[in-house]
Amino acid sequence: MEATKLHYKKPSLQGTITVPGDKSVSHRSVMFGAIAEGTTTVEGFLLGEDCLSTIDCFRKLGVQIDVDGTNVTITSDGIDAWKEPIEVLYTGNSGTTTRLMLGLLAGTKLHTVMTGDASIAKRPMRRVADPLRLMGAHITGRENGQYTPVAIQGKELTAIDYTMPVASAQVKSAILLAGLRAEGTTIVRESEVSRDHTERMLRQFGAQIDVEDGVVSFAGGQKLTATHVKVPGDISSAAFFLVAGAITEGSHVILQNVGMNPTRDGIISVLAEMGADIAFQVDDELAEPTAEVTIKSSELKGITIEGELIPRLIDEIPIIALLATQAQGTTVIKDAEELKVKETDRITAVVTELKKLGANIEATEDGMIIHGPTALHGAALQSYGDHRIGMMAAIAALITEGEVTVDDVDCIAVSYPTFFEHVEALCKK
Ligand SMILES: O=C(O)C1=C[C@@H](OP(=O)(O)O)[C@@H](O)[C@H](O)C1
Ligand SMILES: C=C(OP(=O)(O)O)C(=O)O
Repeated sequence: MEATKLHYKKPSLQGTITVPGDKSVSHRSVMFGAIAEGTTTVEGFLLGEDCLSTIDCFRKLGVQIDVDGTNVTITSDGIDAWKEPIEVLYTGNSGTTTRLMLGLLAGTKLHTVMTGDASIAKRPMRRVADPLRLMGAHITGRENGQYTPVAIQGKELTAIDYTMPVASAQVKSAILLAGLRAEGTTIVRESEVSRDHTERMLRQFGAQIDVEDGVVSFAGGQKLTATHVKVPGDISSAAFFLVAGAITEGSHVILQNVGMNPTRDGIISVLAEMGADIAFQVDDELAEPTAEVTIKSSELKGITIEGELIPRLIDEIPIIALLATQAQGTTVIKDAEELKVKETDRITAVVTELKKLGANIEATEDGMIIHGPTALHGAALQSYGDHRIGMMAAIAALITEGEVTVDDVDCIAVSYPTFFEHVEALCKK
């Protein structure tokens, strides 16, 4: 693949963009629509490759899914009507699809096999397979179910009371989705709260689920009722332009329809604490809150990012690292070892690539330390096939003196297919 040249000559960003649909909510809308009997309609669906993988898997299970722009209709006769697929379910680059489907398929009557791309083949699945096995699931895969391809023979399941060893919404959601089919009440205990889209959407589809002090309780055997889902814009996508607006001189950017779920809004807290000029008003009326967010460039200062904040911004750490290179003083990111098991090892990838641009950054066991501000220069960067590293590289190119090249930017379509259109729209004004 030929590297893409990015030479923006330090623009100031001006204008308004509407952030595309949230990836986590889009995946779940298809899954819940496939479980519920009847027709579920989804508005604002993300047409990213990961969500298209989810649609493809459910079509192979015999669920009817129609896509008309960002409107998606899912028509299902319920989970018991899913068909045993003759083909392997291909989950592409999507950890969310693979892990949540493990939970869903564990309690069906079906035999299924799932596999994904080279990155998925390296991502740990035992974190999901182990609790599911405690519920009675039959899952096999490479290294005792740790790696894809995985095979699932559906079984009758029993509820468990599970204390989460890592803060992971994928693990929590897989257990809850299996819990839907299990005998008894499933309990998941979190010491740090991870994104709660599954809990919110279960309620939206008419289920009863209790959440108190990090303990989620969910009685099995509940029926879901088909409904209409309005997908908020993805704050993880918005984050790239929030940071771009904050670090490019003279910028004034408005982002519409930004999802502001309190379990996802860590980037807003970080920008505010660093001294960014940011303003918004949250609309709380819907299942998922949203806001129009305005950001202007300003002086920034280094901070420490750790603890319960980490799950609220886990996917934003690559772009936060770039932000920190432009802040006065030291930024320390701790408690983020989960970054090592994302699409690539994001601690190594971020530190290696930002160093090539001249950043003063070092890796630690559970994060990174960045000293700023540093003027960045051009370099030949790698995305490692990881959409978030690719977008971090492209936003960095907005402030570098000299050209940045990136080996593979096509991977950005995993979560943000219109990313470069939005870069251009904001640079043009
Ligand atoms: O549940 C979800 O939709 C997601 C949960 C997070 O992963 P973990 O559960 O592994 O933390 C996040 O990084 C991923 O992009 C999406
Ligand atoms: C980690 C991510 O997604 P997934 O786990 O679904 O591949 C991401 O989008 O940054």
